[in-house]
Amino acid sequence: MNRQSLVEQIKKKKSYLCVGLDTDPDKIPAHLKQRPDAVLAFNKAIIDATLDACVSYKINTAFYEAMGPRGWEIMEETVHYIPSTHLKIADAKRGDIGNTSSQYAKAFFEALPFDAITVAPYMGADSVQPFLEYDNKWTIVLGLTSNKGAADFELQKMGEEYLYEKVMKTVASWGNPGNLMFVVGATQAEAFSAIRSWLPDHFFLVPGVGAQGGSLREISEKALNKDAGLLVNASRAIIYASEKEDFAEEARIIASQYQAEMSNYLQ
Ligand SMILES: O=c1ccn([C@@H]2O[C@H](COP(=O)(O)O)[C@@H](O)[C@H]2O)c(=O)[nH]1
Repeated sequence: MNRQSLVEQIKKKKSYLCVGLDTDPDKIPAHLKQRPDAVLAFNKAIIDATLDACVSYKINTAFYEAMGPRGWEIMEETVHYIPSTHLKIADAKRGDIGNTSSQYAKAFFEALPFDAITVAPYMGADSVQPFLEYDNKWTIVLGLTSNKGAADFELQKMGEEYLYEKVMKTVASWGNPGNLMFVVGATQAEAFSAIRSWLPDHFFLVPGVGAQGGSLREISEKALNKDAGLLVNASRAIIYASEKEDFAEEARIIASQYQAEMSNYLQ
């Protein structure tokens, strides 16, 4: 999915919500748990229920890799189930020497039909470049992450700049706002205005609202741009809104609440 189609979807839906499919088999409602296809059935029900409220789904590959070979199949079946109107993100956080990154890119962009993949940039240009070579695919590079450990490296100063700042500015010169996004955590709201000032056009994938407590209002006020420029992810707050048979309906309600709030900020 290219930038124009993504922006059209955001404007049509009045939403920049990305639903995170971090599906943990232990958290699936009891009535589904006994089924052999429990995780897939859960994902399909969540997708059906939230489709109208969001523009993207983020599949965190760790949850599927942890299930063994069947998990990889479930991930494949899930990504095929998501309609082409929605940006499909593999949250895989890959990145390695060039020829290995090429294989990761092939795995997620060719063997699997993802539109985007998250990439860790710390091995440098040759580790990121293979992902950027694909037309109409997105490389989403970790910038300033939402976790506590962001303080260990990303928020260390290198001279006048934070490490994350140097990384994001350097990586920005390897791609363009049509094929490159950055992860910026909602829990780092105080950094958003500065980041937007030096990256006015890029999309940011923003995890950290919902279960991690980040403020949708604050990041929206600081970083929306003319194309929205934000994809805000919520995983647990939506998919585990209820532990009971009404889980999909409750997921729809929470996703719709995010959409309603976003539509106000998009005015
Ligand atoms: O900095 C980051 C980068 C990635 N994530 C991922 O986003 C979701 C957040 O899930 P919630 O349940 O909404 O907290 C999850 O897949 C993380 O691995 C992040 O949180 N922060």
